[in-house]
Amino acid sequence: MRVHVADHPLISHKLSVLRDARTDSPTFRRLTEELVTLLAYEATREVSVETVEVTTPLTTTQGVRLTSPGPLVVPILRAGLGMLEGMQRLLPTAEVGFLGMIRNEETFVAETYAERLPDRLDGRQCYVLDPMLATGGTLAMAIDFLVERGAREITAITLLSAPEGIERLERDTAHIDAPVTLFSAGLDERLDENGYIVPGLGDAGDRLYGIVD
Ligand SMILES: O=P(O)(O)OC[C@H]1O[C@H](OP(=O)(O)OP(=O)(O)O)[C@H](O)[C@@H]1O
Ligand SMILES: O=c1cc[nH]c(=O)[nH]1
Ligand SMILES: [Mg+2]
Repeated sequence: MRVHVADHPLISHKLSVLRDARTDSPTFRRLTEELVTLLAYEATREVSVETVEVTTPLTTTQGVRLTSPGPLVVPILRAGLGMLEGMQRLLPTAEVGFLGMIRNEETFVAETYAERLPDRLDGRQCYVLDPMLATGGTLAMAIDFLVERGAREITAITLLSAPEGIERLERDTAHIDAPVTLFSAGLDERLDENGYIVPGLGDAGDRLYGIVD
């Protein structure tokens, strides 16, 4: 697995505001979108394109367009939904599939409660969105799901990643044929005893959408 951690002052600045416990939900949602758009620029560097002829007002020239079938964007509900708009800003024509997953807060085992994806993903590049890579259980399960359906290449985009989660993903994806790449806005120190990323930003889903239980 290739791992890229962003190194850009604007990303660090936005991430610092996101971490701040006083940042309210509307601001948190806006900053999440902005951060994803910045990350998506790098994360789509290898998006598949093909050559096309373009007629300008002066002449014809060679341009490129996204190949078909195009990339599939997969936000992991709930918190990943907050990243969708920022991704669509750069990839407006991409199809979107959904995975609803929740981590059991005692065992840290992820459970899938909703799935709306194409049956087959052969040849598709997939961009998985989830702001938090903590133990890695959720993303590992999501990646497995996409690989089983034939995804050709998987790029995960996160805001914060813990070293424990990266290690887990590296282990769990080692046997996979499809290349897996992780882009994260920040790499944090560790997980605490509750499986939360430290220093982190708290529960991303709650900060985006409020506390439901
Ligand atoms: O790496 P892991 O240890 O699996 O933890 C990370 C997962 O936990 C959070 O989701 P949560 O289960 O809180 O669901 P939510 O998005 O509905 O809040 C987060 O958005 C990730 O999906
Ligand atoms: O720090 C964490 C860990 C898991 N899920 C979150 O939303 N935050
Ligand atoms: Mg949550």
